[in-house]
Amino acid sequence: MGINGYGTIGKRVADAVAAQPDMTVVGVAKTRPNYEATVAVESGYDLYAAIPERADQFGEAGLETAGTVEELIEASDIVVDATPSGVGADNKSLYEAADTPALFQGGEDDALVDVSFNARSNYEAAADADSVRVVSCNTTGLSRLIAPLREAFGIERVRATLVRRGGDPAQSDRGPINDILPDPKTLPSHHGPDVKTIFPDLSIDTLGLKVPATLMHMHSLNVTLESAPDVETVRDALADEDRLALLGEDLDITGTADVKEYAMDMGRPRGDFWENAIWDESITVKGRELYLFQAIHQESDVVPENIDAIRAVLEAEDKATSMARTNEALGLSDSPNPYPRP
Ligand SMILES: NC(=O)C1=CN([C@@H]2O[C@H](COP(=O)(O)OP(=O)(O)OC[C@H]3O[C@@H](n4cnc5c(N)ncnc54)[C@H](O)[C@@H]3O)[C@@H](O)[C@H]2O)C=CC1
Ligand SMILES: O=C(OP(=O)(O)O)[C@H](O)COP(=O)(O)O
Repeated sequence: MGINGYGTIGKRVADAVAAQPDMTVVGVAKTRPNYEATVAVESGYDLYAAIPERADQFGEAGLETAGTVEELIEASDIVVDATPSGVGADNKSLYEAADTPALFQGGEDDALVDVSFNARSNYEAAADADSVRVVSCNTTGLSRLIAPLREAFGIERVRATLVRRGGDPAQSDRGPINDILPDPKTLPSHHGPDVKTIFPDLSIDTLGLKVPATLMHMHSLNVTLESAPDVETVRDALADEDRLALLGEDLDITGTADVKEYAMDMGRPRGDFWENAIWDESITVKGRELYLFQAIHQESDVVPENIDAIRAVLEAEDKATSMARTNEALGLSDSPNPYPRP
């Protein structure tokens, strides 16, 4: 696999690919030398110059390159494009010229690709596609929850309020610093239509806000189900999902900072929390109305999805095998899910 764009998502995907028993990293493409490029080389990844005119900068910084991004694309069975929103669209012609399938990220438009992807929800749709978009962190979190609820109980309507982190921890140019923004001010936020790229016939309304936080997003959800299960039945259905972590009362996790601390205490790389973090105590059912809170670690929840998308496109494994292999290689299946499984 080649990785073009080695920032927040790209470096995590590279490490996740390297951890898989059936994948290798051909190399990573960067625009310029910096600490991430230095660590990439120290991690054993071949470095490719994303912008040929700037290739000399790497040598001047004492970093050896293995070639240009075109050579990386040629040498790869598939490329993961993890460049900033909109840059992926500019790069698409590079992948097409080399006849190399490409995965794009949630910052790109659905119209750019053959398929928008969430492993739990539509794995098979990506088979043999030339271009696939792994949907955004928030859309991934919503889709993972919606898929099992739809299967088990049917869904009449989803209403979700997304309290979004202002920026990632290293994004010191982002905000707000001291404000709460309706963002966007209009309804629906882009997340609802984005979820419908995965579930076209789903009825969903989403509202978005931005707050002065960097650690995680928080979703407040109300799902009107088609049936009226008791709360234990809903909890069992969610607890069966490896990428949904039910945070039990005994863990005493008060907020997103505790979730991140928990991930670090578990020894997760970069303190990543790949699963949806659902507060077990928040799961409430009144008739057909389900309510819950879930936090989404924006920097990492799409990482296992990228790994599964690679296997889905290359038709390397079926969905269950791929998801289980990804989970095991990352250590995701070892995560304590405190709710006792039946
Ligand atoms: N950070 C997040 O919370 C999430 C981001 N995404 C999506 O993932 C994509 C990447 O986002 P991040 O990793 O956060 O961005 P980032 O800014 O952390 O990383 C992007 C990297 O690509 C590099 N780059 C810029 N132009 C390039 C080019 N022409 N060729 C190669 N590399 C280039 C940048 O220098 C940077 O290293 C976006 O589509 C974003 O919407 C999806 C889920 C969550
Ligand atoms: O896709 C994301 O969030 P979003 O779904 O709220 O737009 C990622 O967290 C990136 O968000 P950003 O576009 O605010 O950098």
